[in-house]
Amino acid sequence: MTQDEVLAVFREAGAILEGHFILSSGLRSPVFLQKARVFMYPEKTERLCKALAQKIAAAGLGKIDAVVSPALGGLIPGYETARHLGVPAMWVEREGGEFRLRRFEMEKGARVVIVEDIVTTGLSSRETVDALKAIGAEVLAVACLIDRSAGEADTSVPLVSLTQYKVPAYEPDKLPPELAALPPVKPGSRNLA
Ligand SMILES: O=P(O)(O)OC[C@H]1O[C@H](OP(=O)(O)OP(=O)(O)O)[C@H](O)[C@@H]1O
Ligand SMILES: O=C(O)c1cc(=O)[nH]c(=O)[nH]1
Ligand SMILES: [Mg+2]
Repeated sequence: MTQDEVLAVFREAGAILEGHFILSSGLRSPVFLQKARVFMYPEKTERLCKALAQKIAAAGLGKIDAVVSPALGGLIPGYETARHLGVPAMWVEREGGEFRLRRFEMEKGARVVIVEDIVTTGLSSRETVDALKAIGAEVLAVACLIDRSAGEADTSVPLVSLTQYKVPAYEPDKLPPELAALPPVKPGSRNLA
């Protein structure tokens, strides 16, 4: 899918929000891709994730044993992408703030692809890589629907993105005045009690 086609799916779902957003990394942005509004629609999710699975399959990663996604945002695209790859889907979730594969067993040396919804700084992806390496998995790549960094994020393993969409993000003490004038909201689940 082209960038225009992917963004059209997000736009049709009303998933491209404008305002003042606190991102998972703590950065601030005037644009938020509310992926949950896309994942409401199975046929839109299927279209995106089928295309992502095709990109993963074409990336020359060799045998893939499983997809693992970081909760919460990665759950639905991880499941749907795994369905098209024909492999099991698992997830890591936070326990005391750290991602852990709490509900599943994984064999040592299992060859895993991480599926994320959105990558901004790559922090959540790196946390997921670390959680999986700590239990002996071999992490082949991170895959995501939209890379907001346009290739600049550090995911610590290769990144396969369905598309890139460069969106501004600012340190909280370096906000442009028009952003600082708006009340900030934090849509994601990091640090939620
Ligand atoms: O590349 P990063 O800078 O880490 O940002 C991207 C992450 O932010 C969002 O998750 P968030 O922690 O907001 O929670 P969610 O998965 O529940 O949406 C998104 O789902 C990615 O996991
Ligand atoms: O960086 C993030 O936290 C983030 C950005 C975005 O556009 N959408 C999202 O779900 N998370
Ligand atoms: Mg997330």
